[in-house]
Amino acid sequence: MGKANQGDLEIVPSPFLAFLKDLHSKYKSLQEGAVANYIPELAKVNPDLFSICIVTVDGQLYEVGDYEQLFTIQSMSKVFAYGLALEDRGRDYILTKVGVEPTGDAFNAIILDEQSKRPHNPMVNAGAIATTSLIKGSGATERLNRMLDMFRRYIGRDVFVDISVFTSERSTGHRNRAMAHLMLNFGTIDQNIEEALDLYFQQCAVMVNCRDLAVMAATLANRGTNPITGEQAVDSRYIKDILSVMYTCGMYNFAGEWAYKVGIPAKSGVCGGIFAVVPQQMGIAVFSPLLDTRGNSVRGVKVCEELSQHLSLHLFDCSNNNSCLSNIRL
Ligand SMILES: NC(=O)CC[C@H](N)C(=O)O
Repeated sequence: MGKANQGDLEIVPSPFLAFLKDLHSKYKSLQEGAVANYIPELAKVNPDLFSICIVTVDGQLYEVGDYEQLFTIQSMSKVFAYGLALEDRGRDYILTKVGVEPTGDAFNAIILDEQSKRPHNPMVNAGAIATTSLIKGSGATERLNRMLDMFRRYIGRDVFVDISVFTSERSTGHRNRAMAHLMLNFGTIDQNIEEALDLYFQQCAVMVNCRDLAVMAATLANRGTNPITGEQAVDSRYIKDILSVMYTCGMYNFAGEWAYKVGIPAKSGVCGGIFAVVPQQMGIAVFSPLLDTRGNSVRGVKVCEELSQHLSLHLFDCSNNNSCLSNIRL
């Protein structure tokens, strides 16, 4: 596929788009949950916003709702920062600093694996702060620019940080600061924790829309190559690492139930976004800011559950010969 912009994406009219529209109107009336308010700026979001987007690895786009509405990426950034840290430092080194075990605890729990002196995984806040501290660059500006360029490759356009969300989180993110101090005490991260925290808060405040998220998910599904621009966003050798931790840890203390019911790697953020990856097939994104008590979008979870059932996406579902493992011939 030649180089293209995201603007070249075309919505494909089809029975599947009609299905997505039905799904959207079915859950539009669901008003359960609450918007995140522990970051003051996030509390200002319109709770009614709702969009669903799907991008296939061959560049088809299906989208409904408020798919161009920008919001901060929040925890979903952790996936992409992990990929950059893996590229910068290599798998073995990263594993000495950040584990790959689910916690079963909230995303902002102040816990470390005391035996190995590492945060449990890169999808919870402690692990993400440690991961971000490992991104290379000769100073804060270069590290931020490398991060923004990485997001550009995944999305296919330049991205920017929402300064009001960034400063709102920097001035109130005392839990995250506490985690950083704990990791400094354990020697997991180096002295410069304020710089690591700033970069973490900045990555969380990168602005995306639902379509961007679906393109990013499709890039992971497409072995790290953006299916629209043809640009490689991340080395394909790290896709299995990224998708493994998404699968086991991406939905925090709901990760087990998600794996059981939906059965594909996914990541959520307190902005109300969820993106999911169907390897070699497509990226899925849902945005709806009303969250459940674990910090996952209520409508987002419901939509993904229905999509998984409708399209038989569960990776281990072999009931209709649709399993991703079905091509193996020995
Ligand atoms: N779950 C999330 O999206 C949390 C991200 C948020 N920036 C935080 O650090 O708390």
